[in-house]
Amino acid sequence: MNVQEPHVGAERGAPVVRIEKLTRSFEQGGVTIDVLRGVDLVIRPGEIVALLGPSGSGKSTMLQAIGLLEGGFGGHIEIAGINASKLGKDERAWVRRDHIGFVYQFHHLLPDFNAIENVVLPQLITGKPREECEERARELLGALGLGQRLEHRPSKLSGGEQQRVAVARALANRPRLVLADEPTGNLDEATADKVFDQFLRLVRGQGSAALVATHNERLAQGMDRVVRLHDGVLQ
Ligand SMILES: Nc1ncnc2c1ncn2[C@@H]1O[C@H](COP(=O)(O)OP(=O)(O)OP(=O)(O)O)[C@@H](O)[C@H]1O
Repeated sequence: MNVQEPHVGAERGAPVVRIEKLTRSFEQGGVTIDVLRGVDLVIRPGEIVALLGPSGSGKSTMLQAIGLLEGGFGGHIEIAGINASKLGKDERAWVRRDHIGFVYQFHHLLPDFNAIENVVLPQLITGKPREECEERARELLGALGLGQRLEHRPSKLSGGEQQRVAVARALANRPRLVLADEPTGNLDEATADKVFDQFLRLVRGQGSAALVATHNERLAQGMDRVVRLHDGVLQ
């Protein structure tokens, strides 16, 4: 992929996410499971939405659709005003790179790179100069209390610190949308609360929208809106 390739034109002021009649079925052992049966959702710029639902209800599947990570979905998906339903693989990758940041339950940091390098790398692929990327990484890691851990590799960081680096990486390109799948699900309660507070503060501070899948009702109540996935639709 040409890293300088311009992204597919986004529309200012458009909803950050608009999905309509989103469907997804899986075939397993000759049985078809209709996981998403017509999900509608609009997320406005800067809005932080909690996605709740029982285990297996399709929260991760929904995030994969909105994150343009997988094919096989029915319905309409629009990200920042871009109709993503019909985009090819490369164009989907550009939309992701330019508009979406991801945080997962497990940090998925690159083990051979230190904290600052893990936050610099996703910025470099947008074509920004290295010094600018490093300054942004320092700013984010400092705000997350990791100013003294910049040179540490992931294996030398605690679970909470690793997850904070993952948060910094997701926010590094100031995405319009942050998708988080149980972002603190792997941490003890006190650490989870702290990391989640920092995550929310930074997301709000830079005006990104977010969709956060969680089982934690308490965390959900700290967000702007709660939607619940049940029987394949949002309630
Ligand atoms: N690639 C796949 N092939 C077959 N079935 C799948 C696949 N991915 C997901 N599923 C099924 O889709 C359903 C929804 O899974 P998903 O991981 O989206 O749920 P979830 O709400 O995120 O669950 P949890 O809260 O436990 O993480 C599950 O029944 C799962 O087995």
